[in-house]
Amino acid sequence: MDFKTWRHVFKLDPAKEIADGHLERICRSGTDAILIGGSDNVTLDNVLHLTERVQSYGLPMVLEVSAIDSVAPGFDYYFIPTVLNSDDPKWIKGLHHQAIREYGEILDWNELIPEGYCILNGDCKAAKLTGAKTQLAADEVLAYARLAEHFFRLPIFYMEYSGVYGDMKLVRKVKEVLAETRLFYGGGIDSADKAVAALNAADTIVVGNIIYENIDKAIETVEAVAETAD
Ligand SMILES: CC(C)=CCC/C(C)=C/CC/C(C)=C/CC/C(C)=C/CC/C(C)=C/CC/C(C)=C/CC/C(C)=C/COP(=O)(O)OP(=O)(O)O
Ligand SMILES: O=P(O)(O)OC[C@@H](O)CO
Ligand SMILES: [Mg+2]
Repeated sequence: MDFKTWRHVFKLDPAKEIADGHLERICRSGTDAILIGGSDNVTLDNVLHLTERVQSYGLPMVLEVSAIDSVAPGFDYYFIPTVLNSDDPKWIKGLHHQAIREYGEILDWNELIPEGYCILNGDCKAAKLTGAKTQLAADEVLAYARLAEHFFRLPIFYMEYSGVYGDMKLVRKVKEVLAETRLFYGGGIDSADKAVAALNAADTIVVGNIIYENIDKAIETVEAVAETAD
C-alpha cells in the first residue's frame, strides 16, 4: 500500500453522521483509500466510532490529524498537515512540536506523512482556524509548492479549497513545478466532470462534503476516475 499511487480518496468527517448503507457504498465504491478527518468537533470518541465502522471493509485508512487528543491507533498512515500559508507558527510547527515532545519516543515515523497545506478558500473552516492567507497570486502558490518540495521535502502538497471548486488552471501550473512531491487537490468536487478535470490537473483528488449532500454524486466521482486512464 502506497499513498503515492492513490488517485481518488474519500474524506470522511468524524463529526458528521453517515448511515450504514451510505458508508457501505463509499467503502465498496473502488476508491483508493478512506481519509478520516475534519477541522472541528473531531473527538477521540467519534474517530474511534467511525474507524470501527470503516475497518471491516479492508481499505487503506488514514487519519488526518487535526487535534492531538483525537489520535486513535490502527491506521495505515497518519497524515499531518502543516499550513504553509498561515503566519501563525502554531499551525506550521507548534502543535507538531508539542505532539512530538509528548509522543516522540513511541512514534512509528514510517506511518507519519507530513502534508504541506496551501488553503485557498478563505471562507472554509480550516482557513479561519489557522488564519491562512488565502488571497494569493499564482506565483505565490507556486512558491509554496516549491518550498514544500525543495526546501521542506514534503511528500504531499495539498491545495485545499474545502467547500468550493478551485482554479484548475492554477492546479495544473502547480503540478508542472512538482516532481517528487505528490499533489493532492480537494474542494467542491461534486460531479463526475469535476472529478475528471481535477484529476487531470492533480495527482490525487479528495472528495468530502458531497458524501453528506448527495451520495449518488459522490459515488459518480469514483466511477469517473476509474474510467480515466492512469
Ligand atoms: C495512539 C497513537 C498511534 C499515537 C500516535 C500519535 C501521533 C500520530 C502523533 C502525531 C504527531 C504529530 C506531529 C501531530 C501533529 C498534531 C497537530 C494537531 C497538528 C496540527 C494540524 C493542523 C495544522 C490542523 C489545522 C486544520 C487543518 C488543516 C485540518 C485538515 C483537515 C481539513 C481541512 C478538513 C476539512 O475540514 P471540514 O471540517 O470538512 O471543513 P469544511 O466545513 O470546510 O467542510
Ligand atoms: O469537502 P470538499 O469540498 O469535497 O473538500 C475535500 C477536502 O479537501 C476537505 O478537506
Ligand atoms: Mg468538510
